Order: sequence, then C-alpha cells, then structure tokens
Amino acid sequence: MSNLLVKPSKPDANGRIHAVTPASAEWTYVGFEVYRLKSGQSLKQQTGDREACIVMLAGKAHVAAGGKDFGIIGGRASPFEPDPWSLYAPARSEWALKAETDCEIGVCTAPGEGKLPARVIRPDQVGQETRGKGTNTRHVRNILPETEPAESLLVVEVITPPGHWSSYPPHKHDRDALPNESLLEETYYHRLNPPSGYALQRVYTDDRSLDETLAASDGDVVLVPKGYHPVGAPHGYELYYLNVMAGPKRIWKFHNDPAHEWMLK
Ligand SMILES: O=C(O)C[C@@H](O)[C@H](O)C(=O)CO
Repeated sequence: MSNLLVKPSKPDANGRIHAVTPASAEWTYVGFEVYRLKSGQSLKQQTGDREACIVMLAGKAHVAAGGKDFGIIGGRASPFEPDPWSLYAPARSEWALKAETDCEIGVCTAPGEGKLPARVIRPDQVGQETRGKGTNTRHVRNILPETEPAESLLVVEVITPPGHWSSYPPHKHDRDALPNESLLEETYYHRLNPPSGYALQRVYTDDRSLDETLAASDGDVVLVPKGYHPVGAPHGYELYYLNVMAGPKRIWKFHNDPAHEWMLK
C-alpha cells in the first residue's frame, strides 16, 4: 500500500485512531491526530514546541487551554453538518478536554513558539465559501486561514458533493518561491457519507517521479508532501475532508497544473 495513504488504527486507551507526526510522515511541519472519545472521557496534552488547533469534528466537549476554562464547545453530530467549533492552543501551553457526548476530534499541529493567546474559534468566526462551477462546486469552511492569527498552522474543511471534484483543477504548493508559490505540507482527513464510499485522490508531480492514485475510505488520511492533489467524490457519496497545512511561511499560494488551468477561463 502507498506510504501516502494512512489507515485508522483501533482506538488506543485515549481513543486515538490517527497519529501523523513529522517523523512518521517523513516531513518537517504538519502533525495530525484523530481521537474518538466516549462521553465522559478526558484528554490532556502539552503542546511543547508546536501550536495546536483542536477541531470538534463531532460532539460536544468542555475545553481549557493556556490556563483558561472556555466552557463547552461543539454540537454538530457529524462533520457533514455545518458550524465547526475549534480550540487554538499556543505552543508551550497545555490544553485539556472532557467529552460531554461521544466526540470525534481532530488535533492539527505545526511549529510555534507560543506567541499567541489560547482561544476558541466559534462557527461565526469561520469564513464559508463555495468554490467552482458545475461538478467542481464544493463548500469550504476556513477554520484557521492565513488572515486569522496562528504562527504556522492553516486549517480548512471542505464538503465535496457526490459526483463532484475538489482541490481541482489540480494545484500544488511545494516550492518556497513567493510571490508565485508557497511550500506547504498537507494532510487530508477523509470522511464519507454514507461511510461505505471512497474518494479518489491523485498525488503527482510535474515530472511524474511521484504519481499515485489512492482510494481513500471513510477515516483515512492522505499525506501530500508535494505535488498536485485533486480529489473526486464518486456518485452517491458526499465527501468531507479536513486539511492541515504548514510550511516555512504561513501563506497559501498555490500553482495550478498548466495542463488543466484552461477550465478556469
Ligand atoms: O478548493 C478546494 O477544493 C480545497 C482545496 O483548496 C484544499 O483545501 C487544498 O488543496 C489546499 O491546498
């Protein structure tokens, strides 16, 4: 199986089903974990030299970070529902969470020094946009875009309707060459509705030294260390994904594959 496709494991004692680290992904910046917690279960982490954005994929939890109690956040029953709640925890701090209901939680991390205060990111602070035309239409929720404070993390979730494509036409961001392109590693956490479906994701470079087409099932993570990374949702299956991006500069500047850029005109 491809090294770019990461299957969920059985939940460990803390409910963790994914633990992507810079070491496991063989890259430098992005870390990503998923926890499935039972109501009443608790979680606590020191952030160390990384900042964290804890996304409530589903369920409600009582949260605290940076010595501050933020009360109960969350509420949606699944990530296919709108209105994500998240918690930002700076580097060199501690965050804690107690599940008020069964929860699914994404922990997105990237390097930081601890320059910013902890905060809750409420649904009304999340910019929503619909991108594309026809079967390229998809719905984007900008949880932590470059216009909002963080040191290196970028976090976004996307709903791709059945039969549609997203991250399309194919684009890449793998060269530290601003103002034309930025270098950002990226993870995709895929969920399918209904869960028996799969998404198809291709990851490829111009010279095709990397060219893989992956079938991502519900709960899989796809790693995008470099290259173009379009995604298709087959007929009958709605696709949700959570993207985490980070690199040397906190700017999302992508480059479209010239072979397919014509469709934007
Ligand atoms: O517009 C989309 O379809 C989402 C993508 O931009 C996705 O967030 C991504 O690939 C970021 O590089």
